[in-house]
Amino acid sequence: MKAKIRKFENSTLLNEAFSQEIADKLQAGINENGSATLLVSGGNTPKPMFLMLSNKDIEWNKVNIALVDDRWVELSDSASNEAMVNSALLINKASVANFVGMKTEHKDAFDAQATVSAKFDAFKRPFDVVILGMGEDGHTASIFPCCAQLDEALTTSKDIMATEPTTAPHQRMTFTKSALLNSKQLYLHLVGESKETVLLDVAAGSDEKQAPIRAFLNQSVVPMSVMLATTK
Ligand SMILES: O=C(O)[C@H](O)[C@@H](O)[C@H](O)[C@H](O)COP(=O)(O)O
Repeated sequence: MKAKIRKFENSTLLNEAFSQEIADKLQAGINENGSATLLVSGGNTPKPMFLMLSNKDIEWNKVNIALVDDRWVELSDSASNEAMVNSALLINKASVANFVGMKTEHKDAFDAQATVSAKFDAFKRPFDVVILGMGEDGHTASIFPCCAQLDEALTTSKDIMATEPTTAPHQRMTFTKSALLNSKQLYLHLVGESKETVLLDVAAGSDEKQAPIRAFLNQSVVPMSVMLATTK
């Protein structure tokens, strides 16, 4: 595994250091290019870190934010990552950031791919900061091991595509491997003993199709840190 593991005593210490580091990188991107881009993951792990990040004193009005993936559900659905970002990150000082969500009016995610992709045309590449999560099956973003679109998500040069996992609910929209690797800094945010166990398992092998997170952990094009805490 080429990524660097940074293990913290507990998740509060992790989130304090992590939120400060992200804020510093975003402000450095703004100082250099006039704006910065942050891609975040959904799920449960990021919420407490988002709260800390939302209070950081940076030029949030010059920050573009997107999700690395979302479930194809209405914003009123508790599974919506966009709704979670609205309530957990786009608050406090970060409320003036420019967030672009994935969900459109299209009923079927596969019909929306081109429209969603165009929404991110204005986001400068490389992205300044990309934060990934990992499921216990080794998936990341919405690139799932058991999914008909897996090969395409790992090989396409398109930035965005729809996926339909067989092991998790909902159609999804996700940034692809090549899009996520077009970044200056990658992070994997992991909290809990079970996540550490999966990480060690994943680190012991090399098949990206079995555990898509390996596509990021095993590359050396973009620096990657695993921010890990086993206790809350
Ligand atoms: O939409 C999603 O489901 C995510 O973006 C996904 O890739 C997530 O990061 C992992 O499943 C970890 O989720 P938890 O943080 O809830 O364990």
